[in-house]
Amino acid sequence: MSFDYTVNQECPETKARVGEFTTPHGRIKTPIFMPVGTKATVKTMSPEELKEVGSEIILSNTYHLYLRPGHELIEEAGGLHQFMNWDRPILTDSGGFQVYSLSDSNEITEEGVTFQSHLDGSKHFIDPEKAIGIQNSLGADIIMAFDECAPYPAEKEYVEKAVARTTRWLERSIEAHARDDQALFGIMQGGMHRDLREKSAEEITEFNLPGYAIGGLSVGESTEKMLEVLDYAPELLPEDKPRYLMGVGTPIDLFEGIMRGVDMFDCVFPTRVARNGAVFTSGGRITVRNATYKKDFTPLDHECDCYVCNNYSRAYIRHLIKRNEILGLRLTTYHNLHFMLDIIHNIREAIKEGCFLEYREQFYNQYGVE
Ligand SMILES: CNc1nc2cc3c(cc2[nH]1)N=C(N)NC3
Repeated sequence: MSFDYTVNQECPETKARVGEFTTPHGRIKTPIFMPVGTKATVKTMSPEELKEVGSEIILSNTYHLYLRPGHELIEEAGGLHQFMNWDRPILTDSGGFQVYSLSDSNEITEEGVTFQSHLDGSKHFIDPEKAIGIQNSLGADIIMAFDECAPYPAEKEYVEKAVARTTRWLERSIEAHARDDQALFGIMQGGMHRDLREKSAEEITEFNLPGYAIGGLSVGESTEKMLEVLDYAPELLPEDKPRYLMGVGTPIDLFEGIMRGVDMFDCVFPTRVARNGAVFTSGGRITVRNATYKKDFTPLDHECDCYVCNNYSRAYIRHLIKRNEILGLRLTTYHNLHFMLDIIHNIREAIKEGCFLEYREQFYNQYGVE
């Protein structure tokens, strides 16, 4: 099936653009933020609530689902959409990054990666063929090539070798990809080195894939370093394909990535901090568990019209979070996801109306960004 990404409008002053593409489970408008549903659930949210907050596509993880409950079980259930009752698009990550960042010990060879499960220490082996095979079983609409993501910091020589292996593993991923109803994205590596990013982009775009990701960022580097790479990396990828920045980010990262030409984002940050009582508001981030909010009977965000801000107070949500009540985690997660997806919606409209920079300035002034 044709993925047919189209750029519908560009922003005259920045590299921001709006576009859309088709998947078997629906059309996706870009720029887009993907809530993370690592283990076939966006923690504390039902599919209906995900739709209420505006989620159009969610991310899930090959590494986790392979370990538990197993991709064979999910395939038997009719695939990941059926298993988790989500009928909109899904993107699955290939497990490359998770193996390195989660497993207790791993050995990387040209063949693939041997690792010990972080759950029970059992030994496993994953390679491009297996990573693609698992994603074919899960049935996501967008799947990721199996890459080698260099840690940060790393010697330039190590990063260079990882770039070369990522290209060789991309070739194997393409060879192994057996379903034409799933779009396979390539992943650019290269760490913080412009010459290696250029080399990686040149090599992976040879394969003319439906989309490409920028990998190897948000791996411990400073935001400043990440933005230095984003000042040039997105435009090393084809302008007529979606550009996906993996693992990013905060509300501010969305603005900074989009103005540098990024179209797709995923990040656990908004939902993870929510479970710890940190919520995004138009006036900046607040930690609602703080005593400040003990008798604050106003909504989380005075400018938000979400279900949570229309029905609950900061005092009540603080009480729930302090008591570690499940409803507290649900209300903060619901609001943070609504906040992220509302920004993305407003950015898309601002780009279409040619006022992206004005919207960015207005948001930053209110959010308290210097
Ligand atoms: C949270 N930061 C983050 N950086 C990433 C980088 C990558 C990734 C996932 C990430 N998440 N998945 C890959 N398959 N490769 C690169």
